[in-house]
Amino acid sequence: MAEASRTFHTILLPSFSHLHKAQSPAGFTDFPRKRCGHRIVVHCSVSTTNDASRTKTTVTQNTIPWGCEIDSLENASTLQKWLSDSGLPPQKMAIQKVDVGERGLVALKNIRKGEKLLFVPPSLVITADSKWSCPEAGEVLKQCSVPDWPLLATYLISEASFEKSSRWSNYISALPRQPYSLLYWTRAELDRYLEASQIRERAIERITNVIGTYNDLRLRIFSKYPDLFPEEFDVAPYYGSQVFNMETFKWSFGILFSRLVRLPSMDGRVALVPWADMLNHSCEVETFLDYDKSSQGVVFTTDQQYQPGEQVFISYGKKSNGELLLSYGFVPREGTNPSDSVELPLSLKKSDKCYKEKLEALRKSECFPIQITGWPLELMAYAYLVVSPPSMKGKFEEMAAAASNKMTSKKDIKYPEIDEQALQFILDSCESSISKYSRFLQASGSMDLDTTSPKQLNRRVFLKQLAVDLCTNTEEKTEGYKKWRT
Ligand SMILES: C[S@@+](CC[C@H](N)C(=O)[O-])C[C@H]1O[C@@H](n2cnc3c(N)ncnc32)[C@H](O)[C@@H]1O
Repeated sequence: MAEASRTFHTILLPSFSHLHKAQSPAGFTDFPRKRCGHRIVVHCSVSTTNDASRTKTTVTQNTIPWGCEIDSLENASTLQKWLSDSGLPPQKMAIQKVDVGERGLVALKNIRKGEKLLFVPPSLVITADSKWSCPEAGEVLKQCSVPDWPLLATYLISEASFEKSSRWSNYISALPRQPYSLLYWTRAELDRYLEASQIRERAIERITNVIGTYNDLRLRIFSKYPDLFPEEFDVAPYYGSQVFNMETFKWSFGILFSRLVRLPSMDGRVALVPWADMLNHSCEVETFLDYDKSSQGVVFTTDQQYQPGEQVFISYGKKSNGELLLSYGFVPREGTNPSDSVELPLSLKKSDKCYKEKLEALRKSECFPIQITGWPLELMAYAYLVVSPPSMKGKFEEMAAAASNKMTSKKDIKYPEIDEQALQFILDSCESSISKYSRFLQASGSMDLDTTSPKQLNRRVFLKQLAVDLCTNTEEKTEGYKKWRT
């Protein structure tokens, strides 16, 4: 079945699956899809040393032994001190608890519009070329041509396992122990809370990719070099607790999805930028992080002024609410995201007498599945194709080409004789899409909790509220679109 949906383009963070496919050597692409969405609960043992006698307390947990609670300022001042001792110039901002995003950077002084801030030097930036505390482990990964994302995910875990002897220990200690990420949602939670949203499938695909990547690494590399990539710690104080396993990979990918930036002026390199990654997203600003060749540091230029005590924001890119939820685990407040968009699934009807011919026309235009980025020409063209009768066979290819944005000339194709049916088809698609959201929202009852302070809510209520926020926005957008067409 051909499906048309709006495409989302990530600016700061490339889609992992896309990047993985684009860069990975043979052997890194075949993800075992059957394990999709399966939550792996790790049983790990934590030992407590007690004078001469060592007692081993076995606890069941699925958290990792490093990082901190995201809603606390634990380790933040140590991080700030270490950064300034390591070359970060004096800053006009400090890490504080904030209303939006738990911890964030807050202005200490007046900040002008158009001012350059941060200046994080390259020596404090983590890239695929950063030095490993265990150089042999880095060598093995490079020899196996592991792409940047899995390499950085492994690097983070490796450095975390070196604790204080890693140069990044103060940074890692200030990272959230459990980043807000859909990677932490179970399959049952995704099915239940994102039932109405297209994001559910993308989340499942992302989880599958992460699991597949970890399994590939384990099979091809970790199992062959167990001394370099141990599954468990064998030293105090973490005897038996996890090092290179699924749970720690979920953590490191969660960190990458929510903190990795692409630096356009460094040839698009992906990097973790300590300090800069304490900045939260606002839909009201457009400024983003980049490497500044003149000051030789990572900076951003403010596009509004700030007074002391105000939180300073950057933009994570023009992303829909669904995309923000997918990568960063939050949904902006209702109506505040001008870049929000809705996926409208459209499909050919199998009962259509010309189903095969229309499908063939779509294939010829290489738009299978179709991704509509332009609007509304492509959508209208697709609708024309769906509703066109057998007598219009000769036009199928033209319609398919227009639907796939492959037309050489940008002329607005028009078929007045089927205009009404095409519009009705679009409206019906909107109705059916809205009904899914409405059903979910009705079943969820009215909720109006503040998801910007997740720790105050319990997990079930928090996930449900995120889903309600996402669906409310989506329902309103689709409804708005429908009204616009009528
Ligand atoms: C790059 S980090 C920013 C620093 C983060 N607040 C921290 O304490 O580590 C991205 C994460 O911050 C949070 N965040 C960023 N912008 C937000 C916003 N507008 N609303 C709610 N949470 C936000 C999300 O948890 C996201 O995954």
